[in-house]
Amino acid sequence: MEGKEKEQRKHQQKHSGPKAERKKLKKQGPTTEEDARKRNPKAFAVQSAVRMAKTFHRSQDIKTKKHHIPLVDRTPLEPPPVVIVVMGPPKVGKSTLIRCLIKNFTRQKLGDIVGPVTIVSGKKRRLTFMECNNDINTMIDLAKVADLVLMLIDASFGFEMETFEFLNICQVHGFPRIMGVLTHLDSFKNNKVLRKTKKNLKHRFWTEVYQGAKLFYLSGMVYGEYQTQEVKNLGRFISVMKFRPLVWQTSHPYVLADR
Ligand SMILES: Nc1nc2c(ncn2[C@@H]2O[C@H](COP(=O)(O)OP(=O)(O)OP(=O)(O)O)[C@@H](O)[C@H]2O)c(=O)[nH]1
Repeated sequence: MEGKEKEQRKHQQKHSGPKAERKKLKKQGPTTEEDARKRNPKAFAVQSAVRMAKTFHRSQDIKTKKHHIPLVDRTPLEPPPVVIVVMGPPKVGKSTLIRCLIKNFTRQKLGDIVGPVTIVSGKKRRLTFMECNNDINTMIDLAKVADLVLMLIDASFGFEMETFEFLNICQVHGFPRIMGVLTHLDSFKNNKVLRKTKKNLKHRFWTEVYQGAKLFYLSGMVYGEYQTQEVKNLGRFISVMKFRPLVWQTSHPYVLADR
């Protein structure tokens, strides 16, 4: 036994099995990114912190926007018509727009518009169109009763004093929904100028009303009427639009007398 050391068993390298396979792969060289992704997906979930933050903020914004404080809806089963006030400076096309919208809903042509016109736009909705001229008393009265204001803007001229006046009045009385409609877009011959004007007016409108306020474009007339498709789109938008009960209106009872 002396002098004789016990011979150690030599290390046997594995040739098969998962460990051997892993080693073989290691010897082959560095693994591709694809493998790493599969192995540890969480480590690769965020590629850009900035983009991640942006996505997060956006989804939060959308969520908050959807979140409404519940309001008691006291409208009766058969709701009164939605009052739509068409407002704008003289000769901007108010009567023409009302006429086109009436024709779109009823297939009837109306000559002169004298006073408010009520039409049926759906199973449960009636619409009353009212024209608002540039008298300050009319503006104040209509701002209080309006559910929706169609604010007509002559694109070839831009915003006028009356528009701002009316916006200010709306912000004090009533707070109706406000939608812009650009007319006289056919007076632009140059496409580039047209696009630029549209963009400028849109941004000005957004700063005055709110960011992202709806703005419609009526790009010209055919036989003294606005283009059917554009009027149809506008009409459709109005007839499916949801109206939240306006706090100001529910807390200030009013009677709207039709002439
Ligand atoms: N070229 C062009 N003409 C338009 C457009 N919109 C309206 N007009 C014309 O402008 C004129 C005035 O239109 P109205 O609808 O009477 O305007 P209004 O705002 O009701 O006018 P007042 O009631 O007098 O304030 C009409 O002759 C229309 O043909 C438009 O987009 N392009």
